[in-house]
Amino acid sequence: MEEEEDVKGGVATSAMAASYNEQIRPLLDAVDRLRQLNVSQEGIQLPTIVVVGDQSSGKSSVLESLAGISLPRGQGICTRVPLVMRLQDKDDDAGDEAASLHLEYNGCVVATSEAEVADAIIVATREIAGCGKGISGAPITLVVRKRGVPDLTLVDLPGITRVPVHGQPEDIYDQIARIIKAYIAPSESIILNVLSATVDFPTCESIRMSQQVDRTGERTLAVVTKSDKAPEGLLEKVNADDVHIGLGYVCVRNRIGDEETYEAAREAEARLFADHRLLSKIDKSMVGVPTLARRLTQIQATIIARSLPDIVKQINDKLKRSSDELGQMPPELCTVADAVREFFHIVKKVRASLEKVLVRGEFDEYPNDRHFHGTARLAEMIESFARTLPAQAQAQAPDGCCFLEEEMRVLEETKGINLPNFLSRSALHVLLNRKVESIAHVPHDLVSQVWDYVEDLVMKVLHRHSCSYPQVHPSCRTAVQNLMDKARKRSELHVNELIDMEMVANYTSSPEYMKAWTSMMDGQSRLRKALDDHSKSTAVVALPGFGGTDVSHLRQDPNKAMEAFDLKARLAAYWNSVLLRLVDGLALHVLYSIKRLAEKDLEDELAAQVVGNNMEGVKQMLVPTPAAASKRERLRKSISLLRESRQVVANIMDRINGATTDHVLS
Ligand SMILES: Nc1nc2c(ncn2[C@@H]2O[C@H](COP(=O)(O)OP(=O)(O)OP(=O)(O)O)[C@@H](O)[C@H]2O)c(=O)[nH]1
Repeated sequence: MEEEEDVKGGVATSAMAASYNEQIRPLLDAVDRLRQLNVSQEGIQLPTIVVVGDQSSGKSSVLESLAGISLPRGQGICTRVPLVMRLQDKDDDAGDEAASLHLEYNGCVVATSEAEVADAIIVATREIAGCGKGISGAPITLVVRKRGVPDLTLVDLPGITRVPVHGQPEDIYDQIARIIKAYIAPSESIILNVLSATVDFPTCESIRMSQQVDRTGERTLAVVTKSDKAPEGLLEKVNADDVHIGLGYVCVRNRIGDEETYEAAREAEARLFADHRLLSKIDKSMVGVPTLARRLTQIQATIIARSLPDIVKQINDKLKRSSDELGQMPPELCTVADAVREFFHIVKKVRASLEKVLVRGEFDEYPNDRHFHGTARLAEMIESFARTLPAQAQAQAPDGCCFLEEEMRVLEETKGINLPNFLSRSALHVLLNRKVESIAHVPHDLVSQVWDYVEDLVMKVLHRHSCSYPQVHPSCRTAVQNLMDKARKRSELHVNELIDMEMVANYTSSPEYMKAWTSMMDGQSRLRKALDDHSKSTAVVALPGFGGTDVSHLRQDPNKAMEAFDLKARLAAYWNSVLLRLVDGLALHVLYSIKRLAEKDLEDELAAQVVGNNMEGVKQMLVPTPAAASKRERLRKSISLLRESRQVVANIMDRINGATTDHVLS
């Protein structure tokens, strides 16, 4: 029976059979080794028993009772940094009774003794968190190898206080809460909530905090300290379980003051719970430090065994991710030849991507980014150009001019000494040039829009493929800018030439011209009739190609009006050919120029900029950037740590599988 347990022979030895210890310890050692390796920095959480409690609730006293050693104790904040306490039963060193203790912090190991450990922790705390009352999240590890202690690893955390004591920063609560949450939030953590019997449990900050991460309390165990100070109503309090503690309560009486030995304290505790009028009524499975030690070792064995398979999986996943990431990093370049090879490899990838997005219209590399769907965006620009061009010419027609007025004015100014029915070529020329000039800026706008877009796209694709070598980005940018300057210049010349050609010569082989002119001239007889009919003051006539038009103002000179109508019809029919030629010609020019840029010009320009100039550009690639160097270093460290961790876990899994540990793991 548990109540008959012998507490005289040490803290908890009698609670645990030696064989049980032998099987738990390797598991615990493996987890402690992983903790030492700091696998949590890789995001892998370890099963941990975390001691939380309000300030001065008795956390350190509980740990002292479990370890049988003195820790810094007192009123006000004592524990200012996380203390990872690894207790190891020294039953293997038969005959050697002396305990061995050491501290690990800030990367160093400091040997200490039972008598000096409290002072050593104070010194270590000062080193980490300063001499004042500030706190820090950097942990101290205390390893205690001592006969009779339970094999346990617990983390003691600073006590929670709402009100900063003198000398503490104003945000002390937030600082402590942050540290505590980081330890208790992972589902692998068991929360050992230390509650003083002297307080109302629901008012404890530590209860509030643990309930935030463990609402049902399934991973919370409560230790009620100072049972000797407030025995009244304690039985009712733990039975009522107002604060939902899933793993149950253990009431203890710690060592009081400095006058008692730990053995004497255990005896006094046993007497207290056996003889006290009220405390003796509490179930024996819920009282005493030996009970607490046994419960903790059982819980610890269970959570470690339960977590190990997941830890193995997490280590393997993380190892794969880190190895893949390292594998995806660009190769380390040692010689100029390496750098040249790598550079042309990048250029090849850039060219392939640009051919896809700008020439062939394949968007597998950027399925969801419309900006990179180059052929579609270029088609939109050309379509908009084809719409804008005729609209622009329309908008440029002289204001306030009546039908045929402009044509008649031009005919007047270009008249010569000719036969009356000869249409003036120069009149057509003047009107056509006016129209062409009025739209000349539209093709210029188009090519400038196209090259702005292409430049942006080329830079982005280039950056993407050369992101590992930001040191060559300036040379690449210069190359792209040079290339774009040349492309813009070529397009400008091309547009100027197209416009000039339209201004100096008029020709079309399109049968549409004659068709359109003939159709418009069908209206000529209607116009003549309207002009000759003086019976009405207005004369609105429907003319094919020009719509319903009032022509009454033309009655003064009907012959000139007929000549002007012919001129207007020719110009309108021919203008369609001009527009078509400009749109098609420019579209072909754009497509041709972009294809040439993607397939040849970019490569030539990049090679000239980066490889030329005495290889200055590629030589820069040999010097790794600080970001790449530190990433490579970080990944290598991570991989080596994870490999070591995997080995640690593999060893223990082999032992578990090989040994008859089923009862421990169940
Ligand atoms: N009578 C009695 N006093 C106790 C008991 N447990 C702790 N104390 C006293 O309560 C005070 C606070 O105990 P600590 O163990 O320092 O409390 P803590 O929670 O670790 O304190 P901080 O880490 O500073 O928040 C000390 O004076 C202890 O001696 C107990 O079971 N009975």
